[in-house]
Amino acid sequence: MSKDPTILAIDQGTTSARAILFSRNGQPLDAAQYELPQHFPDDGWVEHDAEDIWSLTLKACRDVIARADAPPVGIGITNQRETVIVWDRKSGEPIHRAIVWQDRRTADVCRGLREADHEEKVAAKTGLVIDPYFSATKLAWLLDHVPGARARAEKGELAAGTVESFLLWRLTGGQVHASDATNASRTSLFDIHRQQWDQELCDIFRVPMSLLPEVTDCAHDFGATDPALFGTAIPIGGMAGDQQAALIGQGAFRPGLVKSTYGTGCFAVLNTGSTPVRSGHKLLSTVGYRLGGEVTYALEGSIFVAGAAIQWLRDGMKFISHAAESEALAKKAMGKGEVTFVPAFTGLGAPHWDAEARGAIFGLTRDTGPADIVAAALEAVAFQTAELLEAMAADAPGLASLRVDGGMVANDLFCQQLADLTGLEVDRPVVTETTALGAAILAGLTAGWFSSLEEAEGFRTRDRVFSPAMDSSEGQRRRRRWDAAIARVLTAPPSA
Ligand SMILES: Nc1ncnc2c1ncn2[C@@H]1O[C@H](COP(=O)(O)OP(=O)(O)O)[C@@H](O)[C@H]1O
Ligand SMILES: O=P(O)(O)OC[C@H](O)CO
Repeated sequence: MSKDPTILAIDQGTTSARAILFSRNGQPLDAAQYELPQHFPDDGWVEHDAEDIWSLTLKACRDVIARADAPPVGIGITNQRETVIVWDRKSGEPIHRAIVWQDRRTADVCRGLREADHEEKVAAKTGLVIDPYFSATKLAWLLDHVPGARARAEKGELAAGTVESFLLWRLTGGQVHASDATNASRTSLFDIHRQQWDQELCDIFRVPMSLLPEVTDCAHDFGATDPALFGTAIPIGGMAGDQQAALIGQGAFRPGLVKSTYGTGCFAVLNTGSTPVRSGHKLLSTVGYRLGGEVTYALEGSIFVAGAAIQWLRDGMKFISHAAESEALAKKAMGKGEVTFVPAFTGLGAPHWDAEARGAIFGLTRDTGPADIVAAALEAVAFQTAELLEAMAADAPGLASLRVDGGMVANDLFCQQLADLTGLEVDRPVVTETTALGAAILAGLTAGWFSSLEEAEGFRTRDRVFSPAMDSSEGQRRRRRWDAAIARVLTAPPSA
């Protein structure tokens, strides 16, 4: 183990809590990971126990710190975004389980807000569409459904935030209630142009502004950990939502560079520079990162189910015992390619935004088996990425290649399908823990390891590039099959 200074990145994802120790030149030295239990209390509902989020994160950090020769000089936090927690300011106790980004329970409320013509105002200020995906309606749901919560919130007894803000509160022993601009930009309550919470949005979504954390840059002195946790106080210097952290970890610091992360969902994020681009194709305009008060904006396409489809094939269908087996099994079906799987378990995200759509499998015959369905699941994630990138290219032409990361890109077959169905070169780095790396780079900036992000550009080294190899008529034939399947699951006709 290294005696050189290190930074600990906390990556609290949808399916796990991870802690990864990084060297000064961006190399992962050690890691610990714990799977996070998922709760599905009703149709389309997804919850996490906030105490699990905390205890598993703490356990992962303690494992790594205990094995290190010296405590890390800083901590960077990155996290599943939009997921909301409300807790008591005095006791620190959550008032309910966290409502997860995938949760659709507020679909009706969102429809009502769209019908009340709030869509344009919300999009102009936040860059987002009105959808249950974002935090605001989940937060209002908690205030309305946990007995006494709204009254306690009005009295100032409660605090709210997304996962990074809850972790920061716990790590600092209840001293700091803060978030960063990337996470704030996913709530629907934050004006991405003025970089502040917005009263009109808080009124529309019925969320008291006093519940919300202070919003800062991504590289910032967030305070230090309670010495009781790790035996010493460690400064917390970096914070970003996981997809934005991956943009940094992928070294996508220039406008035009795009990365796509394949974890539970898939999130393609394009750096658009210092001016927000308003999408004409239902992509999100969001904060890429904020440093020294200067915002770098991004366009994002979000797909709710990517690796989660593989998890379902493992845990629900029992077709495989490990996600990695999907590659060998799908190869057995290659070439047949007539089964189409639309994994819209929790509705469809960009560019369709249909919260009520549900999944479907088309083209089943007597000889369809697990291999065909697994192959169709991998292909579906590639098709959905193709839809996102087409929307992105229409908003911001000139995409050259796609930098990929996340659990699914260990699958070579999937990466090749991505190249074939998007027509872009798919560029996979050696270190695919880019999310954690991004958080470490931000904490490294605060620790004075570098003076600008660009100094960390060399941290990314290429593992392999997958080039498009599919015959274009075959690609078009498959795409028509996908488009027809999507048309059949949409609950409302596509709008412009
Ligand atoms: N070899 C593989 N092929 C396909 N999917 C995989 C493979 N390995 C992992 N996955 C999927 O990747 C996801 C885990 O990726 P990860 O980046 O850890 O997710 P998250 O950050 O959302 O918790 C799981 O949903 C899993 O099914
Ligand atoms: O936990 P992940 O990696 O699936 O990412 C979740 C996203 O942040 C949701 O917006």
